[in-house]
Amino acid sequence: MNFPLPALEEILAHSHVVQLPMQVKFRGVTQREALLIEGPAGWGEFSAFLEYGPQEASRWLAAAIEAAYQPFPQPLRTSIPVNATLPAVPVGEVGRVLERYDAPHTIKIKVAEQGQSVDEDLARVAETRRLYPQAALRVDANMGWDIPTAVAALTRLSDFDLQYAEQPVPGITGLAEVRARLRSARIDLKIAADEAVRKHTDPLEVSRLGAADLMIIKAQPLGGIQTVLDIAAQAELDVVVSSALDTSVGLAQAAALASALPELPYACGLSTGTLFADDVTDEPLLATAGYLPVRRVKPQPHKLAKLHPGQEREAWWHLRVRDCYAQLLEN
Ligand SMILES: O=C(O)CCC(=O)C1=CC=C[C@@H](O)[C@@H]1C(=O)O
Ligand SMILES: [Mg+2]
Repeated sequence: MNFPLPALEEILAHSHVVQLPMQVKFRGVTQREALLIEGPAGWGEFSAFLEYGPQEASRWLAAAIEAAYQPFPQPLRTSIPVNATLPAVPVGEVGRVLERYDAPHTIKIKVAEQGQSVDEDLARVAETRRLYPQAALRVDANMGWDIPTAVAALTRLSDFDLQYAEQPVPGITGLAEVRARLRSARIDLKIAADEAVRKHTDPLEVSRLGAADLMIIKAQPLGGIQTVLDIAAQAELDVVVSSALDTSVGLAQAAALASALPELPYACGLSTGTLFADDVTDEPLLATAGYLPVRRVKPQPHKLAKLHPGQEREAWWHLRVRDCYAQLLEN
């Protein structure tokens, strides 16, 4: 943490647990839970995925505390170009899901979902290309392939003129290997590192080893705006800001991060508010024609009341905050 940690009891006393229903299942999630913290600077979001342990989740808590207690950095831009995100839906649902986004110029398509085939991925990407011939397309495999499958799948998918492929296989050396094999087969497709950045003890190792062409950076999973701005400044690769499937409160922090980066060469993955069926405010942070406004978000009391998941879930989150706070004190 690059600022003093507020007292644990103060954080808990100003926190609200919410559970948001999703429109479309995303990474297996249909109900997204978050603990929101109201602080002197505004609201922060702590929404580490439920299965994450205290070590990993503590970085998300640091980000939430930063958003609640520190001002956002000076913005260099007032709106952020964003991509639409298409979950790994069956081909017949592609049009219906993408219709929810207002005139997207860039679309990220999930591929390599467990239980699905490369043919299904190909059909999903082909349908997206058919419906949006002018859009920039990228895919995200979330480490779902092994190296030979990734090389074969990406060779076929590269026919659709992709901007890049995000984390086709696990690990840093895995990414480097896929990238090298594609290059030697003269397949011109950029590789982006996501999990190899946010789940690694050293987020800059990908860059140092030249294992990818791009780095995905996320405000919550990497510990907050200042930490991520430092990482981006040291990285020798282009960076792409993406969401952590946050409510509008977390999206506001991610947009503030994107607004403060000196260079923003790629659309950011911050249109995920569209995947939710409800949000913490009547004015959720949603994109218009592929641009997201940069602004703070204040949850509304009637939304906090409506989206409260009950005492048991609240107690679970409070315990989690205690565990993660203890980690932050140790680090
Ligand atoms: O980048 C985007 O378009 C949307 C965000 C997104 O894809 C993700 C959000 C949250 C969890 C991750 O599994 C996932 C990702 O892998 O980038
Ligand atoms: Mg990803």
